[in-house]
Amino acid sequence: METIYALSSGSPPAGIAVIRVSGAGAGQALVQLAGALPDKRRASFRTLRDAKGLPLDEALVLWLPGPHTVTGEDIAELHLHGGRAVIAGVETALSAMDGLRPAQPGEFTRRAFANGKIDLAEAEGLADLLAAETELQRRSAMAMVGGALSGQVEEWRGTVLKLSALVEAALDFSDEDDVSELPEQFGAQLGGFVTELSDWLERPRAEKLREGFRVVLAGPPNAGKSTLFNALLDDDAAIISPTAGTTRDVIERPVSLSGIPFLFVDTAGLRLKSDDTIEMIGIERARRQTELADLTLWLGPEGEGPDGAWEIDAKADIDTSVRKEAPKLRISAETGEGIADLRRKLVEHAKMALPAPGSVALNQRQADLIAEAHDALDDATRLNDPLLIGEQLRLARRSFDRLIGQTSTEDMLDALFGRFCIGK
Ligand SMILES: Nc1nc2c(ncn2[C@@H]2O[C@H](COP(=O)(O)OP(=O)(O)OP(=O)(O)O)[C@@H](O)[C@H]2O)c(=O)[nH]1
Ligand SMILES: [K+]
Ligand SMILES: [Mg+2]
Repeated sequence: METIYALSSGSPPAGIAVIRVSGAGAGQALVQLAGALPDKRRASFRTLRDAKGLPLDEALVLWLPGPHTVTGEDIAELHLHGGRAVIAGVETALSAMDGLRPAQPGEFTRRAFANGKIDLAEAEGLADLLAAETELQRRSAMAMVGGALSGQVEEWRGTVLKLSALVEAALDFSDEDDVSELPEQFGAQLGGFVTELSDWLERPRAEKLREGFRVVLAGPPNAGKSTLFNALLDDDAAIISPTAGTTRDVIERPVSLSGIPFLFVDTAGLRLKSDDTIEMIGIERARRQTELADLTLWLGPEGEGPDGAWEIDAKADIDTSVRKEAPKLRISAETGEGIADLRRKLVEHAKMALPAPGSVALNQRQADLIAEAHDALDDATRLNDPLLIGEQLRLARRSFDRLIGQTSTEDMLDALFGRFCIGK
């Protein structure tokens, strides 16, 4: 396998830049740059030189022989001064060496997976961890990287094996004319297993965590949607004006409130008729948004918003005499009244719909495979023939194997590791 290298730290210029080299040629590359192999697993200060012997940089270098490394291969790490020309110089020197080439996105992690250092669920967690922008996303990804799901899947595989052993035993003891019998506890164990899997499938999903809890602001023109949108974001994201029909397109902004990922969506005012075709398109888009919403904040007449919407009296500083009886959340973006309270309520509400802090959230791929295993086992509960039950157990086992990547396809791996940046 070729030896790969890449800048693994952030974009230059920066205080330091870390170039990682992984593969059988890493040691030789280090010898060529630094003159000799330094002590293993210790930071050493060296002058790096190009093929002509001219100095490239003074660097801290690490020599990490495999297989006890993150990729499972020999690794050299070069901690350089983080200037563009320094990095370019070292990269040029590396590229000139035999058998070395730049790494593709996620290739270090892919090698870690190929060498059994991490399983597929852990690699997916790592991708999520690198993408995490909120505390809740980070904690969930950490659980996945730490093997929380992998451990659970191991346990499930163990349960399948135990059940399979009972089936095998029943088959062994049956003679040809006799109907083989499964022990009494088999049905209960299988039933409990099916319930456990369906509980897992009910949990909030990773995609929701990644996209954020979607809050759509909707209502008639000039209700104050954009003003509230800006107030919630604490940013002048949307244009506000006294003219009805100011907002025409859908405006989406991600934001973290108390560590919870939200996606706030401002929409065009909903009115039944407009002579303006562009505005009408905006209104249609706004309607669709309320269907996609996890929660709609309805800034319109009572009872006219979509089901489950929170009704908001958005200009609580005016007209209070008319609307004070309305059971609405009283908000005024003008005076700030009720904004902090609304934020708090939103956070409490979203927490219920998102994965609990530090808990594992299944992504679509993982959920699909658990659903497959669930269905196979659920079918088994309705069967009597141990041979057929054994077959269903095998199907479930295969789904669990695929979940942690014991069997995986190249396409799937390309898609996963392509999510990583270069150098990871
Ligand atoms: N007094 C008062 N005025 C408000 C408040 N919120 C918004 N307004 C005013 O109401 C007018 C309309 O506000 P927008 O936020 O543009 O309303 P909108 O619902 O986004 O309007 P469209 O995008 O046109 O549908 C503006 O002149 C705002 O200054 C409020 O809490 N109090
Ligand atoms: K307006
Ligand atoms: Mg608006």
